[in-house]
Amino acid sequence: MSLGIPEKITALLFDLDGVLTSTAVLHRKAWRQTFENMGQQFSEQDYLTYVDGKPRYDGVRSFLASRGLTPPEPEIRRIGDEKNDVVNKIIDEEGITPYPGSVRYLRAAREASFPIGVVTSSANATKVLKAGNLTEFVDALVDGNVITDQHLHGKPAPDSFLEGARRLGVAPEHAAVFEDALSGVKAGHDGGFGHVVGVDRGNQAEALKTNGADVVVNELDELLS
Ligand SMILES: O=P(O)(O)OC[C@H]1O[C@@H](O)[C@H](O)[C@@H](O)[C@@H]1O
Repeated sequence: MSLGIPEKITALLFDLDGVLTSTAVLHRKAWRQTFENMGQQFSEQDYLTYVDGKPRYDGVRSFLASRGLTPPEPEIRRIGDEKNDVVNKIIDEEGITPYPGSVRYLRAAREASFPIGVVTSSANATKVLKAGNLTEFVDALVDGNVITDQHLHGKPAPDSFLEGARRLGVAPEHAAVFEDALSGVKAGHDGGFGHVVGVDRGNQAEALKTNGADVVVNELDELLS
């Protein structure tokens, strides 16, 4: 079976929330609840533009800055931590649903012996992968905890994907990045990755391309043939 990627690609790096699992929607809900508690309107577009794909506190900073607000660091952290409690509650209530097309793609990648990395800004990745029964597919994980511990710059900086490629022992030009966030495709593009697949879960195919996606799909298994 063909994975629908260029021949030079020998390893795959997947974002988690919104690419493998439908958790981007849960994050968006939790962010909205948290910001609305502060009296700030928070639209789907706000999520996609300011928060999606970025590490937790970067998301808080970026959205509030868009409203002309620059609270001190402890307040940024308090807001981010409040949102983390909310998203964990939502995850526990609603459960984790992997996208069937993504599971099909991961199985095909496994059968074709491609090393697989998951590169996510979320510090909740281990829990989400486990609840989604996806742990068996992951050879290397770079998550929000690794980003913090190693002082990496979060997406849109390419650092977390570069660390994923390093952990799989592959040069970026031989790795493909799969991303649903604008910050994520930009990271893949700016990191010099060999192929960047944008996954459009909403209505942002054009924006994914402008920010660095080489191709855009709605479901990963569209690439299989
Ligand atoms: O707060 P967490 O779980 O560490 O996640 C940080 C970010 O992780 C990203 O994967 C999500 O796209 C964002 O919505 C989320 O805010």
